[in-house]
Amino acid sequence: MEHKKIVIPSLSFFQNELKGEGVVKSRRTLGELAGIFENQDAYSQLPLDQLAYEVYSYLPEREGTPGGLYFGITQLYPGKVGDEYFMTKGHFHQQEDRSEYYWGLEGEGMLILMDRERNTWAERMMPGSLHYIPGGVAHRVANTGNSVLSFAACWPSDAGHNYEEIANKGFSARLVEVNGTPKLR
Ligand SMILES: O=P(O)(O)OC[C@H]1O[C@](O)(CO)[C@@H](O)[C@@H]1O
Ligand SMILES: [Fe+2]
Repeated sequence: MEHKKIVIPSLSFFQNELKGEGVVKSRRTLGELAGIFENQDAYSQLPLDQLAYEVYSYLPEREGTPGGLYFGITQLYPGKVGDEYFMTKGHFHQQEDRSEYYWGLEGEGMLILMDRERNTWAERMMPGSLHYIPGGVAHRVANTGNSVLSFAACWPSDAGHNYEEIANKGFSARLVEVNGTPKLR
């Protein structure tokens, strides 16, 4: 039986209708994710130009505008580096107290969160799951499925992204596949 591809209207609407009107598309290849995966041998076997994820961001305000909101849709592709799932870089916000919403649109994933005391936990992402990310909590998404994981994000236009701390110290736990199941260790 032919499986009809269900495309979430908000996703196709966003991609097709809003393209060009303040929508910025950014791409992250595996090459831009150097150092975030544990298994460097496995990482070095992968093509650096392979697309890991792309983000469609709707940015109606100038970066840093207090009180404004940004909206983004990320499409994170399935894949593994050793036993670790493809994942986003992860970040804290520059303005520590700025919170954010993520919600699942398509596919299966895990939202990995870490507070300032470096306690790390994870929430399952699926179509319709809603995730509140309080200020001061770093966030990263991993695709635990075999198809694209799409999720939307809404965050303050003055939140900023602090990638450095995660690039230097990572999260205190990694999401890996153990006997076919995602495990935080
Ligand atoms: O910015 P990262 O850590 O690469 O992850 C991408 C996701 O995070 C955001 O940049 C904002 O939190 C989203 O726009 C995007 O979906
Ligand atoms: Fe964020």
